[in-house]
Amino acid sequence: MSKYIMALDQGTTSSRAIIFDHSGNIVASLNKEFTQIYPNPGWVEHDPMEILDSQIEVAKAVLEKTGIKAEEIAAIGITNQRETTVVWDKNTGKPVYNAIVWQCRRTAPICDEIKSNGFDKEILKKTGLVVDAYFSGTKIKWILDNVEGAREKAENGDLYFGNIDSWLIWNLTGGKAHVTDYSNASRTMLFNIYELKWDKDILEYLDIPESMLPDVKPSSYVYGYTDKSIFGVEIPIAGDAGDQQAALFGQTCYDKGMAKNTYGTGCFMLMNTGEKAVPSKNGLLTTIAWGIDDKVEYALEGSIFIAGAAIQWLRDELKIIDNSPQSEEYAQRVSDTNGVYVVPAFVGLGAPYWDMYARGAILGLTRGVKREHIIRATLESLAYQTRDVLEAMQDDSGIKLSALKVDGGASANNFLMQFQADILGVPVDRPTVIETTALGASYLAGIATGFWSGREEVAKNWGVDRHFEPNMDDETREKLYAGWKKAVERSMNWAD
Ligand SMILES: Nc1ncnc2c1ncn2[C@@H]1O[C@H](COP(=O)(O)OP(=O)(O)O)[C@@H](O)[C@H]1O
Ligand SMILES: O=P(O)(O)OC[C@H](O)CO
Repeated sequence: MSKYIMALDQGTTSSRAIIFDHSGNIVASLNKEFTQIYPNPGWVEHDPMEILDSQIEVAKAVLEKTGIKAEEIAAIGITNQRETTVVWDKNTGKPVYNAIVWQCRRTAPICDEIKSNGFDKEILKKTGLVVDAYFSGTKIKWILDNVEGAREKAENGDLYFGNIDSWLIWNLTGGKAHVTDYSNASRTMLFNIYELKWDKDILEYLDIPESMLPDVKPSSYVYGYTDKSIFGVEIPIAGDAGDQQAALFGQTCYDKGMAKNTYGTGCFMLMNTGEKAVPSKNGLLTTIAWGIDDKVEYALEGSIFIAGAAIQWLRDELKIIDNSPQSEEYAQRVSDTNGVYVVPAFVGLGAPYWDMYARGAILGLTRGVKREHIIRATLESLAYQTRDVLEAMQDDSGIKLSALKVDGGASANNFLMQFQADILGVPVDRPTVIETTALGASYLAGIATGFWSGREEVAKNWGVDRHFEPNMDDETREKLYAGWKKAVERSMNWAD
C-alpha cells in the first residue's frame, strides 16, 4: 500500500518537501522560501518557528496537491542545512534565541581565541574540522554566554541543542526523540569522528553541558514516528543526514574516490573516502559521510560559503536580474567578463582559504563594464571556487577525477556548467534528478524501512541528463584562473 517516500529538505533559503516513487523519480515537489535575518553585518539568523511551520506546511501541501494519502508514504527522510544552531527549552518547546545560521560570523572572536591558545590543533585532530565560525560549537557557546538565563537553564538540564534535523525530528515526533545522525554530529565541532562520541575536552573548553546534546544515531534508522496530529497517521522518520552528505548518497557515490559538487546557496564538494578518514593538507575538512548499520564512512569536503547566494544577491540587492535562471541569458550575451572578477566573500571565505575576515569584491572595473559582465563574472566565480577545492581534493586524495557529478539549484545553469568543465579541464555530468539532496534522504529512509533493499538497488536509478565536455585551450584556462587567484588575494583579511 505504501508506494512513496517523502523527503523534507530544509535548506538555507527554503523548506522543501519532495515525494519520490520507487524508481527515484520526483512525483511532486513544493518549496517555500523563508525570512533571512541580518541583525548586524556578517550576522545571519533564521526563526526556528518559521522553519518548522514552513516545513510542515509544504509537507502537507505536497500531499494535498497530488492527492497522495499520508498512509501511502512508507517513510520520511530528513535532510538539512548543516551547522545552523537552535537551542530550545525542552519544557516549553520554545527556542531561547533565533537559529544562528552556518554563514554567521559573530563567533569569529571565539575562534580567534581558540587559535591563539593552540587548541585548534586538538580540535582538528579530533573533529576533522578547521576552527571557524561556520560550525555549531562556538554558536552554542555564544547563546549560552549572551542570552539572559540560558546558561543557568542549560546547567539545570532544561535546554536542548540541535541542528535543524534535530529541531525538526523533535517537533515532528511530538517531543519524543532528541536525536541526530553521525553526519550532522560531525559538523558541530564537538564530535570526535574517530571515537564516535561527543568530545568531553572540547565540551569543557567551550563550557557546554553534555545534557544539551542529542543522541547520535545512524543516518538510515527509525528515529521515531510523526505525531498523529500532523498527518493524521504516524509515519516513520527513517533517514537523517546533513544536506551535503545526503547529496553524496543521492548521487550514489558509494565507492571510495567518487565525488559530487552541489551548487545551492553555497557550493560543497564531497569525496567518499570509504571507511578511512583522510586528513587534509590543503584546507579541506574531514567529515563523516554517513553511518549505516553501525559503521561510518568518511568524506573529504571543500566547503564554499557563497555560490547560488551570489546569484540571489544579483536579484535581490543589485536588482540586475529578475530571477536566478535569467543569469544564464545575460551571461551569454557577452563573450567574456571584460576583465572583471567578482569574489563573493560575503561571509568570509571557506575552503581552502579559511579567512573569516575576507569580504566580497568586484575587481577590474573599467568604463566599458556592463551589467552583463558583472552577471557573467558572478557566475564564473562559482566555477573558480570549485576549481580551488577540486585541486585541493585531488592532491589530498591522490585521485584524479575523470568527471565531476553536479547537482543543486544552480547546476541547472548550462552556461555555468560549461564554464565549469572548461575551467577545470574535467568533464561535468549532470544527472536527471538534480534534487539529489532530497533523493539521498529518501534513499536513507527507504533503505531503513525495506522500501529499497540497499545501495545496489538504488544505484541503478542514477542517469545522466547532460554531459559537459571541456572546450577551452590550456593557455586561456590558466590565464583566467591566475586572474581569479589575484582577485581572491585582494579580498582577503578585509573586515576588522
Ligand atoms: N538557473 C540558475 N542559475 C544560477 N543560479 C540558480 C539557478 N537556479 C537556481 N539558482 C540558485 O540556486 C540556489 C537554490 O538552489 P537550492 O539547491 O535550492 O539551494 P538551497 O538548498 O541552498 O536552498 C539559489 O541560491 C539560486 O540563486
Ligand atoms: O542550504 P545549502 O544547500 O546551501 O547547504 C548548506 C550547508 O549544509 C552548509 O554547511
